[in-house]
Amino acid sequence: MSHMERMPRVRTYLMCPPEHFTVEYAINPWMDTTVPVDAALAVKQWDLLRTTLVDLGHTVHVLDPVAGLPDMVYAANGAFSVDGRVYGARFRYPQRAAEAAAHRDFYAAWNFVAPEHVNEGEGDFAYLPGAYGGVILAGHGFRTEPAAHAEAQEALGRPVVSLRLVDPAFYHLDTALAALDDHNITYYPGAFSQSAQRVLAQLFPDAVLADRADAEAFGLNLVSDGRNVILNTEATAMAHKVRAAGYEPVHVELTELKRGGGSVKCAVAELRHA
Ligand SMILES: CN(C)C(=N)NCCC[C@H](N)C(=O)O
Repeated sequence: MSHMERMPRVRTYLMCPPEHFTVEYAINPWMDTTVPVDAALAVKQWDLLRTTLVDLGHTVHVLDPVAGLPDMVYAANGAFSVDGRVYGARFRYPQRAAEAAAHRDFYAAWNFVAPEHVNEGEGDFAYLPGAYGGVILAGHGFRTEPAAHAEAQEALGRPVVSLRLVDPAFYHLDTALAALDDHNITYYPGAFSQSAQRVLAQLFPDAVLADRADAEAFGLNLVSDGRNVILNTEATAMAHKVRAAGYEPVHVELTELKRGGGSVKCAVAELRHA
């Protein structure tokens, strides 16, 4: 299959090192408190992800980790920004609640909207600037409340397409769907309700479809700059799929972060300035 050359767009990201990473509570089906985490390996793998993004030409800001907040490494969950406006997070579980304030402080110079409704930032929101004039895809069912979708639309002034997640293994939108570039997505249909599947098929007829094995390998929990698709080393089949669609897969090993129920995308928030 031949494709026009995919052009990367330079991005700005926010990450938080897993200096205090542990699995000491279980709030998703991937977390097993009986299996110890290798914290030093987690930091090493995280840093390789950071340098991979920098080496591709992107800017990565680093948020100071806070002791006692072991999930803070999943920086994507702390807020959602579009064109200089930020919709803050409000976490579902008390164990993560204090992360929201650390993110809010980071966005002091931005136009920040504090949320009333539970939502977990880019865990459940994705933005496609080139589709339908700029559209937000939003997940609900496990973490983010549907009311937060309407709140995000008011805060960010972009249409929000609400999608119901139905499989607890894929509890955030970003475990089951990712933007590959400004226009197109990849997703695992089985993670969504029948109606949400119809909506996605209607809006994105050229989407790259993934299967359950891809999603279980966290292959959809990827970060793409429009050309380079960064995904974890376990996601080999997904790498073939994105390559066949004309993108360049870039693998990073993130075995430790999977123990907390996340991978590449969870660890990287995109900062979308105006
Ligand atoms: C891809 N995913 C799911 C994320 N965006 N975030 C990971 C959050 C993991 C954390 N232990 C939790 O359960 O909240």
